[in-house]
Amino acid sequence: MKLPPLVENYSSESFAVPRKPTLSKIDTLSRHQKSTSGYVGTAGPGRRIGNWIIKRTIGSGSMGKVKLAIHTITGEKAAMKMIPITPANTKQTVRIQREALLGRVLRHPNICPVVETIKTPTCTYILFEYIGGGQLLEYILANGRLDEGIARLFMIQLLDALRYLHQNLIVHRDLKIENILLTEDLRQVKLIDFGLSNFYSQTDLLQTYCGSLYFAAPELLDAVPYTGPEVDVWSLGVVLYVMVCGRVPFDDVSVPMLHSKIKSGKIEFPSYLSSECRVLMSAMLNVDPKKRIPLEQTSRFPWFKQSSFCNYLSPLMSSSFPGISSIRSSMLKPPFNIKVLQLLHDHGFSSIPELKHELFMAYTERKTTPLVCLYILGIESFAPTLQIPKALPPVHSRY
Ligand SMILES: Nc1ncnc2c1ncn2[C@@H]1O[C@H](COP(=O)(O)OP(=O)(O)OP(=O)(O)O)[C@@H](O)[C@H]1O
Repeated sequence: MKLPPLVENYSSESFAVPRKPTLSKIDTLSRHQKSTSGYVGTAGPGRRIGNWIIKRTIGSGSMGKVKLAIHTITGEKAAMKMIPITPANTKQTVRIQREALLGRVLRHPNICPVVETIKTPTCTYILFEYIGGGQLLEYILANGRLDEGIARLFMIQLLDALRYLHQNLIVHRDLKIENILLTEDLRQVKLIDFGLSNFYSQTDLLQTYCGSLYFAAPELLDAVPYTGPEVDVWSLGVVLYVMVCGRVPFDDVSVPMLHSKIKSGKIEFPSYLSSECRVLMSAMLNVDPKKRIPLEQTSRFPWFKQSSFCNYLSPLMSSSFPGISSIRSSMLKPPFNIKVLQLLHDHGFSSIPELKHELFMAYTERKTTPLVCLYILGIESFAPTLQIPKALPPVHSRY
């Protein structure tokens, strides 16, 4: 596959002319991943679902195939996931509901939103905004590793997306290079696949291991309970390594050997990497989760200071973190918004009276719980003048 260069008008940190595709260890990325669970809907090309016409397959994952869909009236493109309703498969049901709800309420320029969810008696269809530039993985496979300047700008975008999630008590937990898509102009990255996301708290630790082994933090391999954000930091460290090296930092054909390499945390840095980049990756890929750099401190690293875009990171990172700001928490007051309560209920949450009760308790006790965050995100997403955070500068901008 031949993709155009990532940037045209790129100044001081000039992007190298795209290299020829290189065979690297990144080709082995799918080796240890879960096999497809075989759901795939049978909706063939040309079939109509609601106002959408189904076209070709554009991707696939453990949840099945993803199809391109075109809106019959607006001509808008969407990426459609089709999930048959099987009463027995509750894990999958939770995953779909979570992905549909988060895609519906999260509003961030580097997070792919859900545009519509359609339910039929047999199938749930989730339509995501179509991201036209393909997987970042494919880009790297076709063009080789990224120049550090480009990787830095993508990192700024990804850090900001994670900051937004973590502030809302959400951890992605499946952050990997395949879950990062490029926009059609190849200037922005967007995070997809929130099916494994979860809510975290400092007191109730998470236990489930999920996601891709290559990107999994070492503590997950020992089934050590974890808070949440720190596992996303590790995965983002692996993503950074893949971006600037064109291969994964830990690899082996044998799963036990791969485990021990990840747990050792020994990273081989190619000589072409800047020392600033190595320092950042070492901090993000610290095997001890307590010593691993917290997300909000990453912007202090000299590697980011090499770009004037780091100014975008500092204020974002210094805002009350984790947890929601007092302005946003003031949105939690009775009477509660019925549309948002209905949305939560439709996505697997308890009954509306129970939701009201839980929110009222949080309101009187001034507690920030995952439900409070979702409720506030829901209010923001219904707001007539939706406050979508300003997009960070696209990578072609001069700086
Ligand atoms: N919004 C989108 N725009 C364009 N392509 C998309 C979009 N969402 C998904 N795809 C394509 O479909 C592929 C699979 O999507 P996704 O990772 O969300 O599926 P999944 O079944 O949840 O996968 P996983 O195995 O990672 O859990 C992506 O890698 C991408 O190529």
